[in-house]
Amino acid sequence: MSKPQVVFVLGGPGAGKGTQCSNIVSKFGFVHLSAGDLLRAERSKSDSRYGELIDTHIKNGTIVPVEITCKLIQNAMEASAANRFLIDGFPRNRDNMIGWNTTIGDQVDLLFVLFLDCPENVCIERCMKRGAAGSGRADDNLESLKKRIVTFVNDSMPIIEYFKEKNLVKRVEAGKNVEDVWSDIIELFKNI
Ligand SMILES: Nc1ncnc2c1ncn2[C@@H]1O[C@H](COP(=O)(O)OP(=O)(O)OP(=O)(O)O)[C@@H](O)[C@H]1O
Ligand SMILES: Nc1ccn([C@@H]2O[C@H](COP(=O)(O)O)[C@@H](O)[C@H]2O)c(=O)n1
Repeated sequence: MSKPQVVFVLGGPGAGKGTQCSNIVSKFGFVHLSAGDLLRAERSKSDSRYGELIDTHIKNGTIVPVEITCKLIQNAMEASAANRFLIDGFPRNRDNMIGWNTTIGDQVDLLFVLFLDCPENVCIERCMKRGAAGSGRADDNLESLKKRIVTFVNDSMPIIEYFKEKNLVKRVEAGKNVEDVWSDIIELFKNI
């Protein structure tokens, strides 16, 4: 049996990762695993050992230790019968990258990294709008967003640069409207 295929989906907060992953799932039959969603679900479990730790990281826009996040991703992959995964919001920093490489990295085929490149002001505007519309997310507020942007620039961009050097990054201009971003993404997925 061939190795599961993986596309990492990266970009700033509100860049449109979740929105476009839904489109990719519908048209190209990948399974979408959002690291943020998996962490939020773990935080909500009454018996989770990590609830408080995850909550603090999410509010501060900092990154949860990889042992937790990687295990959640691995469990979700094993629970799925699928062979193609979009892993959204991971790897987010060096710790995520090392944890992935030393656990499941060798067991999958990384196809490429989809980078949704979105201006900071647009990211903030979208998340604030999402919060005002009732997202219920503890981090859709200006204070958390400023911290999330700092984490993205300082910790996540170096990971994108690392993949760029390996020629694995497919960049999409994500500040455009949903339909135009989607048209660009179709071009990247249609031949795989
Ligand atoms: N191209 C776009 N133009 C305008 N609004 C968008 C666009 N893409 C997504 N949105 C909206 O912006 C908000 C953030 O989108 P989404 O949740 O897909 O981003 P994300 O990158 O997954 O965010 P996060 O990292 O915070 O989870 C949502 O309310 C979504 O409807
Ligand atoms: N690899 C990751 C991904 C996310 N987090 C934490 O979750 C927050 C929300 O993530 P979204 O992708 O849904 O925006 C993020 O700010 C982190 O606190 C993480 O720790 N590790």
